[in-house]
Amino acid sequence: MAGEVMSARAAAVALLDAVLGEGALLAQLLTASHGPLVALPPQERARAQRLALAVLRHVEQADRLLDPHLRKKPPLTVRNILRLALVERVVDGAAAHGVVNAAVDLARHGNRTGHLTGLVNAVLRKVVDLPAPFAALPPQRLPLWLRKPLVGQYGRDVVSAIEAVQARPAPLDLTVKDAVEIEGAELLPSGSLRLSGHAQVSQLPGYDAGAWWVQDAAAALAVRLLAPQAGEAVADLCAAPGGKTLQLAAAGAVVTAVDISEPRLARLRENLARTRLSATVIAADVLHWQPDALFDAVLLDAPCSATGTIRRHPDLPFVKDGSELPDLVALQAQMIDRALVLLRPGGRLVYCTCSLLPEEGEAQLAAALARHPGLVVQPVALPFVPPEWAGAGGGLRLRPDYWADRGGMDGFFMVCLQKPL
Ligand SMILES: C[S@@+](CC[C@H](N)C(=O)[O-])C[C@H]1O[C@@H](n2cnc3c(N)ncnc32)[C@H](O)[C@@H]1O
Repeated sequence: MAGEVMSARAAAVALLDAVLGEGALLAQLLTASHGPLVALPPQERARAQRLALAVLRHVEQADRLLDPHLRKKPPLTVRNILRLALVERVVDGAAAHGVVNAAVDLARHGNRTGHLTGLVNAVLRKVVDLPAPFAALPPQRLPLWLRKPLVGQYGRDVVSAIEAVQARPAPLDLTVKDAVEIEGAELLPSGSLRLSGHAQVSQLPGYDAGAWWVQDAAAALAVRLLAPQAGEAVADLCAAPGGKTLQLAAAGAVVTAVDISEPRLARLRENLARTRLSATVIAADVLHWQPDALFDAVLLDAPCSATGTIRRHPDLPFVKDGSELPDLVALQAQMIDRALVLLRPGGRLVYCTCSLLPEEGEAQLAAALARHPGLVVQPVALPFVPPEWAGAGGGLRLRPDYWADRGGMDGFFMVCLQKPL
C-alpha cells in the first residue's frame, strides 16, 4: 500500500495477492526477509496471518456471493479486498460498517485500486448484511486434481467431511515433555494437549522452560509407532524442524537428526536448545549420507505433497497442482531403500508422510514390501487407536476428519517395518 504504514488488513491482502496471484507459499511469505509482514509488530503480524488464512479457507464461498454483483472482473487486489471484508464480517462477526470502511480505505490507498473505491463500497453494501450467508453453501472444495483421487480412495462423504474440517481454523497441539497446566487445554486420548482459539505460543506456560513443543496430534504418532527405547541409536531422516527429533530425544534415544535444509535445521537446533534436549544434527542429503555405524531404528518423515496438512496450510490447494507428485513418489522410494541400508538387521523403520494420497502411503508400502522380501510390517500397538484407523497393508491411515468434533487432525500415513535378521 503506497506511502502508508501497512495495517494488518493491508498485509493480509498483500499475502493473498502473492498466494493467489503469484502462487507463493504462505510459509515462505511469512518468513521472507522482504515479505509483506516485515514492518508489522508481532501482534499485527499474527492478525494479518489469521486474516489471510481465514480468507483462503473461504475463497469459494466469498466469490459465490460477490460474483453476482461484479459485472466486470476486478483486479485481483480489489477482489481480495472484497473477500477479506466479507470473510471478516461473516466468519469473525466484525461490524458491517467497520469492514466496509476498512475495505474502501484499502482500495483508496492501494496500487492502481484508488479508482475502484465506489465499486468496493457498492458491492460490499449488497452482501455484508445477508443473514448467515456462508451457512447455506458447502465448505470450500478441494481442487479437482486432488479431489478426484481422494473421492476414488475414500468416497464422496469422507471427502466432504475432510473439506468441512479444513474450513475451520486448526487447533494448536502440543507434545508435552514435562507436566504443565495450561488453562483451557484439552488432553487428547493420545496424550497431546489441544488448545482451540488464538494462542500466542511463546506466552503459554512452560514455553521458556521447554516443557512442550508444537506438534499436530497425528504427527506425534509416528514416534509412538517406532516406540524408541532409552539408549537406542535412532536416525531421524528428514528431521527439520524437529518435532519428531524432540520426541525421540525425550524418550532417551541417542538421536542423529539429518536434513538437507540448513535454515530448517537452524529451527531444529533452536527447538533442541529451548527444550534442553540433545541430538547430533547433520546437514546432508539422506540419499548420500554415510554414517559410521548402523542404527537400531530409523524414522523417515519423507518430503511429500503435504495434502494432509491443508487445514493448517489452506494456501496449498491454490499453489500446488499435483505435478510434483511423480518426482516425490520416486524420491520417497529411494529414501526408503536408503533408510533400510542404514538400519541394522532386525532394526525398525518408521516411514511416514503427511499426505492423503495412497501413492505416497499405502502404495509406497506395498512397493517397498515387494522390493525387500523379508521386511515385516509391525502391528500397531497403541491402545487409543480405533480399528478404522488401520492402513491397507498395515500401519495407520490418519485422516483430517478423525476426531472432527475435537478439531480434526493432520492426514498422515505411517507404518513401522522390521528389517530381516
Ligand atoms: C515433512 S518435512 C520433515 C518434518 C520433520 N520430520 C518434523 O517432524 O518436524 C520433510 C523434510 O525433508 C527434508 N528433505 C527433503 N529432501 C531431503 C533430502 N534429500 N535429504 C535430507 N532431507 C531432505 C526437507 O528439508 C524437510 O525438512
